Amino acid sequence: MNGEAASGTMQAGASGTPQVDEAARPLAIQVRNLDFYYGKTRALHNISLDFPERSVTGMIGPSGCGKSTLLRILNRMYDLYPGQRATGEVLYDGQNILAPGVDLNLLRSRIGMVFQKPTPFPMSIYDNIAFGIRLHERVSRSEMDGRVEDALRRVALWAEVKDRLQASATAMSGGQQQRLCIARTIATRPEIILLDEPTSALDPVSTARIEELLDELKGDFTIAIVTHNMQQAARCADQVAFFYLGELVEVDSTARMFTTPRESRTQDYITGRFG
Ligand SMILES: Nc1ncnc2c1ncn2[C@@H]1O[C@H](COP(=O)(O)OP(=O)(O)OP(=O)(O)O)[C@@H](O)[C@H]1O
Repeated sequence: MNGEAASGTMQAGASGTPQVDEAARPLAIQVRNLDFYYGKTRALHNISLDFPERSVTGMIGPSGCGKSTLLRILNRMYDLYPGQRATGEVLYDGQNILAPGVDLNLLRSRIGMVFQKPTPFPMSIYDNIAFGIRLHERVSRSEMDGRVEDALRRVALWAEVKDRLQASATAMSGGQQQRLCIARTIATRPEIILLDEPTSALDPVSTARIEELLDELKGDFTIAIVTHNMQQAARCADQVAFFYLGELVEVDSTARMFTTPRESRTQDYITGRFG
């Protein structure tokens, strides 16, 4: 977006497979010297973190370390709660989104969010997708049909639901509901998708489908995912950030993070010594 880095370069990984060098990608979001407070309690301490474009950033760390807090800052979700406050900068599209005067509806249509528990609206499958599009755009019925189909195809749900688009979304399985929530998010064509433990309520088969989906979606979207599951971070993420007690301990490519972390706290966490 801001073109700070040159476009992605390819280099050979340890296995000889070409890997994209995350450090060389343009940046979708830059977090700079970010502090966050719940009332008087400081939950994040001086976080600086880059989110490279069209790649997956995994955020890991023990419970309460601030992963979800950071995710909720990235689309100003915390603004919905009085007493919560962020200082520092989150640069997106050349703008500090923490500054006053930011159009939050627009921001949240550019930076979408998927939660831990699937949260379909109590309406039809079709309307779940159409709802967000109608909020931001005027589209004809036939265009809407196409957008709904497109979103459902992207999450590999189309074949399963095309004959029951008017059925209630709440009657779908948990895994289907979560894919619907991802479809709903991408239907408004955001640039960034934030996912807060999106598979923790799902069975292994549904989890695998979501992980495959993320791999496909990162061709078009920048993805940030909070996960407790180290294998998931290793499978899905291009870079991984490890948080501890509200601090960012280290961030690195996934391969380096899981083989040669620089910090002993990271090593202890990923080898299961705590957390
Ligand atoms: N609404 C809130 N009010 C006050 N403190 C909060 C609130 N939400 C979170 N916190 C505190 O902020 C810190 C970070 O919480 P956060 O939920 O971001 O952690 P997390 O790493 O996502 O944890 P988990 O993995 O358990 O979801 C914790 O100390 C938590 O107790």
